[in-house]
Amino acid sequence: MVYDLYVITDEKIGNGRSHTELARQAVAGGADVIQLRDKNLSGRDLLDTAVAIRDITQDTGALFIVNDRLDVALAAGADGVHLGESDLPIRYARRLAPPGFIIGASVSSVATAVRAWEEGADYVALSPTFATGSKDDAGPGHGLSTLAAVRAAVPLPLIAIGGINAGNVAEVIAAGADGVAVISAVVGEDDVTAAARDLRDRIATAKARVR
Ligand SMILES: Cc1ncc(COP(=O)(O)OP(=O)(O)O)c(N)n1
Ligand SMILES: Cc1ncsc1CCOP(=O)(O)O
Ligand SMILES: [Mg+2]
Repeated sequence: MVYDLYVITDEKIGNGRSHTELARQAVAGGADVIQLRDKNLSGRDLLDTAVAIRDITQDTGALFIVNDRLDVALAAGADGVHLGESDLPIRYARRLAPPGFIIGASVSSVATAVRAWEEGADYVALSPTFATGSKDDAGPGHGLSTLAAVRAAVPLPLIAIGGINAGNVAEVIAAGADGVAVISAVVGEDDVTAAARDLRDRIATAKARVR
């Protein structure tokens, strides 16, 4: 699986654009993964939106992940679900998920990353890597030293999330991230497609330099 550029849709940050418009524009710019994240939609509206995004990503080969809701992810035929440390535990989600279904986990330390790996996560996301204004309860950033320590401890794909943008993405890749997940650096930009393309190019350049 390729997780280089992982874009999270957010209608509060998306300047009036819908989840589906944001997903379509991000995929056009080369996003490898789209995550639908919405804390306000009803289950039914979240499902309708998820089905629409699944259709967009299916056409392009991008992965589609639903935040928080394993039931919605399964019902929509998404590729996976993202679960945080207060969400459904990974080991329980794994029991309900079909073979090949992706379960991503937020982690905050080496210890929580190792636990997520042992419980069956497919990727871990250091959350937040830097401070962010896009998630109210995110807390302070764990920084590049924790990112590098998680890299050394866990053999899963490692995503950095929180405060990542064109100016710092290269150092995040150099510290050991396999990919970056972003909201504002893509979804908050006037031209979502161009912002995604620019970040993806920077990730590719940074990877060529460090690997
Ligand atoms: C890729 C990715 N990483 C981390 C998160 C945060 O998940 P969580 O801690 O459960 O917080 P919420 O996003 O649910 O508010 C994420 N969504 N995606
Ligand atoms: C959903 C989430 N989880 C941890 S940080 C974050 C928000 C990331 O947004 P941004 O890329 O704008 O900092
Ligand atoms: Mg969550």
